[in-house]
Amino acid sequence: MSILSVNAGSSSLKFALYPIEGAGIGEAEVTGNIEGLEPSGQPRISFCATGQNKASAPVVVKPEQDVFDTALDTLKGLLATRFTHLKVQAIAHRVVHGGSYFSSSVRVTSEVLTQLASLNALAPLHQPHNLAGIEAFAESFPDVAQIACFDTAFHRTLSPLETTFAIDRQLTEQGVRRYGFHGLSYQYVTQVLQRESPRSAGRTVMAHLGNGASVCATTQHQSRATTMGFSALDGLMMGTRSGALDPGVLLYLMEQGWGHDQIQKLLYKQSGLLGVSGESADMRTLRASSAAGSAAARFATDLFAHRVVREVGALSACIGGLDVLAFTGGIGEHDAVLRQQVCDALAYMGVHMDASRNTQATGDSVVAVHADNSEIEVWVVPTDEGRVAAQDALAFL
Ligand SMILES: Nc1ncnc2c1ncn2[C@@H]1O[C@H](COP(=O)(O)OP(=O)(O)O)[C@@H](O)[C@H]1O
Ligand SMILES: CC(=O)OP(=O)(O)O
Ligand SMILES: [Mg+2]
Repeated sequence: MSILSVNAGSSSLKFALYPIEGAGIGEAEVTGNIEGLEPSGQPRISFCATGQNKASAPVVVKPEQDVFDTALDTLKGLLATRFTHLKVQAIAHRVVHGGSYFSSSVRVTSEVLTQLASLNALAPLHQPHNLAGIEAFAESFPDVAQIACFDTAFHRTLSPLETTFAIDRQLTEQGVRRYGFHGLSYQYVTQVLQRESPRSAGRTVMAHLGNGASVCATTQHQSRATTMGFSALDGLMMGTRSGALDPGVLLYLMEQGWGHDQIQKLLYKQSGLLGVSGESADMRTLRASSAAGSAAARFATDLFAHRVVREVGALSACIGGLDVLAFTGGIGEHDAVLRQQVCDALAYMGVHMDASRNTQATGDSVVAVHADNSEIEVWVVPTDEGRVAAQDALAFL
């Protein structure tokens, strides 16, 4: 018997099958990723089953079809043809927004789906895909429990000083507040650090840098501050999202005649690395392009690093300093240049990277990359949101 986890991010659909072993879950028997689902991306599926070679192939999207729907169909097709021997007992779905409704995982019913759908507008790149995934799998596996596991849940320990926006309190009472995201990833990285680094119980800052990107500060392994807010737009610059932006810019655009849809598209799909470089949302493409001489690609990656430095400083201030810094997410795990840039800029705080340890960290395993004389520990932790979701789902069985 196994648990399937489904993680629809803004640029990818990740999945894994974990065997149930007694009261826990074992090593994943199948892991896979359909990536390149972001605007301008090139969809591609790769997956690997225990004892087999990794398989990879392009995913063809018909002009009239939505890229995420195609990814879901591809995943369902794969499960129905290749892994029928693995009996699925529960499906754990990453759902980015639990709003004020849920501060822990929940078994999905039609009432829960209605509540979650009311949050679609707060996370348009994620929530509709997350819910489409639940509906698709509920149809294919009608007798299997569907469990929603929330990005927002890890941040339930944020204090009102962190969650409250300085606006009319009536809006705050309506739920217009900071929720925070990437919680399954932060939960996983926290578990790893708890095991690997005794100092991580102190002042820890984790940077989840993927197509979506955020920073989270913890003490005693609990979330104390984070950069994403009411929606997954706030904070860092991302693949195609702006991150924090002076709200005056939005007023200006509205005065210029921009409508809601145009502004939404700008902020979610045409900004970030893609908007600033004018080339790509993918850090790998931008690294290659800047090596080939593109000043625009170089500037976009420099700006990305600068924004990380800015937020790590701000969040460290919120928890009274820094003991442990951790990088995760597609960029955080794989891009040694970005990590070096960020750590060089944080040298004033006592962060010192070991350049060779850093370049050897390629996202395959948990590695400490700080120099022996560094006051602050620096870790690279490959995240596993699917495992946290599957662990949660097990509790419902
Ligand atoms: N080897 C690499 N070097 C630099 N960046 C990488 C590398 N591999 C992946 N990335 C970056 O990671 C991003 C995807 O991160 P991920 O966390 O998987 O995204 P999602 O937000 O969809 O969950 C890609 O857009 C790419 O920019
Ligand atoms: C919340 C969010 O931005 O998630 P992802 O990075 O998976 O797109
Ligand atoms: Mg992700």
